[in-house]
Amino acid sequence: MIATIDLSSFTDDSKRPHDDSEQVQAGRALVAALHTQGFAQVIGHGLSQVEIDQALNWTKMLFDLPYEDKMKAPHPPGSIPHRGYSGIGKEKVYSHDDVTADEDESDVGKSLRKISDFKESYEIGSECDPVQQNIWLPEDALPNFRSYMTDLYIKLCAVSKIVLRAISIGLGLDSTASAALTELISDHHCQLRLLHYPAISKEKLENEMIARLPAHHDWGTFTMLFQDSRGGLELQDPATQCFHRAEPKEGAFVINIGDMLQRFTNDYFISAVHRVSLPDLDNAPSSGIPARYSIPFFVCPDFSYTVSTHPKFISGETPAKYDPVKFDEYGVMVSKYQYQVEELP
Ligand SMILES: O=C(O)CCC(=O)C(=O)O
Ligand SMILES: [Fe+2]
Repeated sequence: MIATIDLSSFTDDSKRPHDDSEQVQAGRALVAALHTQGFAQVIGHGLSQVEIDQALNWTKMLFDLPYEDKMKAPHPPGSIPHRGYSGIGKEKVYSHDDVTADEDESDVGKSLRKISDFKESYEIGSECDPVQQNIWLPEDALPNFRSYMTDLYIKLCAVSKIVLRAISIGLGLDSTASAALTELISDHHCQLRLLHYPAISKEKLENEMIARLPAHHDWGTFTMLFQDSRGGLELQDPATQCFHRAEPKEGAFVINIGDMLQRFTNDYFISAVHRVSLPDLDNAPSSGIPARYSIPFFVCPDFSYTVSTHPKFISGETPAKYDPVKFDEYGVMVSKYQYQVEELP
């Protein structure tokens, strides 16, 4: 069961002046869901279903382009810059379960599971990111794509700040703690990712080792995930270890906690394990598995920001678990374990 939280008391102009008690109630409900499960469905966040559909349509238009066109904006080899287009099977995400206990850590990047993720992706950041520059298609390959996505990035940053405000109010943070929390969002270092999981025929499913996206957790502050009407995202309840399917919901995104907010809160919020799975062969429809589109927006601090646990979350009963960590160093460390983008041909 995934909680649904309505943030319209933060966004709906018709409710102005906002009723503080409604905001406190919504903030507390969000915090309760993030504390017990690490994820929730969020509605009333300021983006309408029409706007979400528009973003998913642009995503489809991008991936409908011929491969040669998409390869005019190729993701460079390696993990930085994390920008541009990666073709099917270029990225493998693997969870710690894929890494056997006796393996030498330094070799972990070479010991990837043999299964590639059957998806293609396109990574976009801020146009003002001082570290990573966007890699765009030529304008004539998909006119207005660049300006639409640049605008979407800015809108999603604004939504993420509303979510953070709701979290701050729900936690009852004072202004100093709230300011520290705000540092976990950088306008210039979030990541907008467009994803396409192509349709899979039953025959392919029978004969090949393929996956969509194995269980993993994200390493930013939190992730806002928009998915199409087919759904497919599953999130693990930390108490029961069971995966719950996030049913597509009108006007909703799924929020999942990332490692930075887990560390800031000393595990009060847990970084949520999630995956996109394929049905068992026996349960697959004879027509195969339809295509799926999704748009995760990874909310992150600045590259060079050092994330520390806030003292509010440290006590005799809950001693500090984490050393401060620089976000870029953490990203390099985790990406070695979780993601590998193969060298492009
Ligand atoms: O496609 C999805 O629903 C999930 C994507 C995701 O978890 C990721 O890219 O980290
Ligand atoms: Fe993820």
